[in-house]
Amino acid sequence: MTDLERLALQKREKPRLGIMGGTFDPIHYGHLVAAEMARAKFKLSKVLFIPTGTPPHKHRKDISAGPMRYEMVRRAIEDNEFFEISSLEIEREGPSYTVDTLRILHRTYPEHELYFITGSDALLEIFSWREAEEILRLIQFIGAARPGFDARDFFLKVQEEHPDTQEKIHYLEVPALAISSTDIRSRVQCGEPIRYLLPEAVRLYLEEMKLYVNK
Ligand SMILES: Nc1ncnc2c1ncn2[C@@H]1O[C@H](COP(=O)(O)OP(=O)(O)OP(=O)(O)O)[C@@H](O)[C@H]1O
Ligand SMILES: O=C(O)c1ccc[n+]([C@@H]2O[C@H](COP(=O)([O-])O)[C@@H](O)[C@H]2O)c1
Repeated sequence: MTDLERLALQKREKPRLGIMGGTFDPIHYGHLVAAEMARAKFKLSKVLFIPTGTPPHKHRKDISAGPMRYEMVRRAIEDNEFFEISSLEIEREGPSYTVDTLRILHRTYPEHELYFITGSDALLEIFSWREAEEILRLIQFIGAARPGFDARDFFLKVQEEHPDTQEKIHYLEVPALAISSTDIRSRVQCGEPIRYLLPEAVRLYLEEMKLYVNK
């Protein structure tokens, strides 16, 4: 048990677990900044990074193999004592529906409150996720600012159309980083620099494995 968890239990509050789900092909500083700011602001005792096995809403045919995306996440987070990784979705067959993952985490962490961290682009889509209502029963969402995706209209829509879920969806201002995995992949293809967009250990790994070259 971590110090934060012990403190929460002493105060009879539920400790909070952050969940950062993503394709992470590759993981970059946009993901890491969102997770770290959410951890601090929402007093999360830890953040569990869960690379998807088969992302439900992404239809690219050339998504890198799960174990490689897992390894990149593992390398990216190893210096943060509050970050952990889970292979739950990588090991599961079929599309990685969040609701299935949350049911498992709910059983694994019965004493925790669960917070799912997304960027504002993913937040705009959550009502289209499988069993969205059940998801919102199980967890709260933290939507981190992402350049190009304004979440204000989304919150107005939630207020009007899903007022019962309002308190379970939070907006988080973060130093917004215009970094995406798509841009990193296309930079690699074009031979453009990617240094400082992602942790160096991840850059060296994708170079060694020749990821994103000639795709
Ligand atoms: N720069 C960023 N700032 C804030 N959140 C981000 C950022 N990049 C990704 N996220 C969030 O991290 C989660 C996982 O994102 P994902 O792995 O799909 O990365 P991506 O950069 O959006 O990938 P791609 O470009 O391949 O679509 C999503 O909730 C997404 O909104
Ligand atoms: O469960 C769903 O229907 C669902 C639909 C789209 C995305 N998600 C989850 O949202 C997270 C971010 O997804 P992505 O595609 O932006 O990497 C990741 O954990 C996905 O499994 C989940």
